[in-house]
Amino acid sequence: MSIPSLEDLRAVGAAQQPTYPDLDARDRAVEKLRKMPPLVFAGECDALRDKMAAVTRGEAFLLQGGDCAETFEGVTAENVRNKLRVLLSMAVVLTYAASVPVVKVGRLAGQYAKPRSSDTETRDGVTLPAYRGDAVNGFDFTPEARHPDPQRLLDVYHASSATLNLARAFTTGGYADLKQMHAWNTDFVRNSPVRERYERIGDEIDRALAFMEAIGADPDELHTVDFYSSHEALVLEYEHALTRIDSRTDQPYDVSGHFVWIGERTRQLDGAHVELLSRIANPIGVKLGPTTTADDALALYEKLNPERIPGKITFITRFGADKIRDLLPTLVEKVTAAGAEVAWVTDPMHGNTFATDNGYKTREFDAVIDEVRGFFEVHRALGTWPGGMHVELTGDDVTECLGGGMKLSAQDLEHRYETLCDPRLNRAQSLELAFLVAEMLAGRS
Ligand SMILES: O=C[C@H](O)[C@H](O)COP(=O)(O)O
Ligand SMILES: C=C(OP(=O)(O)O)C(=O)O
Repeated sequence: MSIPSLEDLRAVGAAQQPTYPDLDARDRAVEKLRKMPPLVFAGECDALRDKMAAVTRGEAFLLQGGDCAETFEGVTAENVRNKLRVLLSMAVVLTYAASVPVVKVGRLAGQYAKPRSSDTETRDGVTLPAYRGDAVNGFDFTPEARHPDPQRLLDVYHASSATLNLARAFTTGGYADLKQMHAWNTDFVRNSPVRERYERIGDEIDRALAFMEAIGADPDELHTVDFYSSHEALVLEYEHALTRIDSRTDQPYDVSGHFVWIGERTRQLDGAHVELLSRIANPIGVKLGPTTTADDALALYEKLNPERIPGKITFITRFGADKIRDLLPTLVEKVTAAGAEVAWVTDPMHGNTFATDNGYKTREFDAVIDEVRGFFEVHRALGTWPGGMHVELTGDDVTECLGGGMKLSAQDLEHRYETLCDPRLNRAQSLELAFLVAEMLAGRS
């Protein structure tokens, strides 16, 4: 497989790209990026692809989550640790309560570019370019900040590198040890509705660990976890500069992250994103919204995985709670009947967004749960495997989504509304989601 040139890709046409005013500065940034070492290794991408093949076969469950939009300011040890601990906690709940291996993938170390509904934003009669993520421009509503700056692509590289370094240290250096499970959440479980359930699982795991220690069993899996990075492959300059030929296999890999996905707004079959990602060997996700037909999905599958490599393709459906039960069955039935083997994953966030009267973009926890429930119902009815969930969440106690055990109301949103784009589940809501999904996975609800 060869890598198309950036010029050829641009000629194909790419949606949702920044308009850089200074093309020389853009080209200089790309040239610098091309010289940077890989952020992830091709062999790690292969290992994740093998795990995704297990998800496809119904032998594992994918937990993919993290910020809607990472920020450069958010690259701190505390912030990365908080995101990891919520993902690790959720993974333990899912693994323990449903006895299913969980593949752990962060929306992290690269999730800096956002597709937007509109190119511009207007406030009090002033119109400026929309914020497209720290990879492109700044959030402040000033002409200077909103100016697309290609130097930011290099900043993305360094921020991702620092985040991955921390994630590797946390997940292999002792923090992810199962014996730490209580410690991950001591500060929050005390006043959270999920406290008791989490502590109970923690106690049961402690007893199981003590038993294993007594019989002399001490596998590495108890002390470290395999953790992978993912992001939307959106800005062509960045993803192309980090697409490299692997010396072992002679195949191109996008070494900006282990798993990259194509968004709902950039999945045009003849578009540049599909073209570039059709050349790489990484495991790939494609977001599928409610207008997706089975023919669309099959054409994407054929283009992105002509060799039918197991674990290569994940379809992430984001239909909305009110549509999933009507639209998902036909899609899954036809794709399955055509012999396309994919991992089916639900994104219960992006089809359930709305604005409150007091002006916050939000999501109802109940709608999120309802979409996941619909996803399980449809797959159970068809005999296919509900392979995982893709969720916008944070390890912090923010107030961005409504409801959940703490019953956040529209008035509560102003307390800690910190996302720069879409609303995320907070730590307690994320853990509640994990408990509910564990019950669905175990067939108890
Ligand atoms: O995260 C997804 C998209 O970037 C986001 O939903 C777009 O939001 P917008 O409709 O406010 O542009
Ligand atoms: C933009 C996103 O989702 P979608 O492409 O499904 O709208 C996202 O997950 O950040």
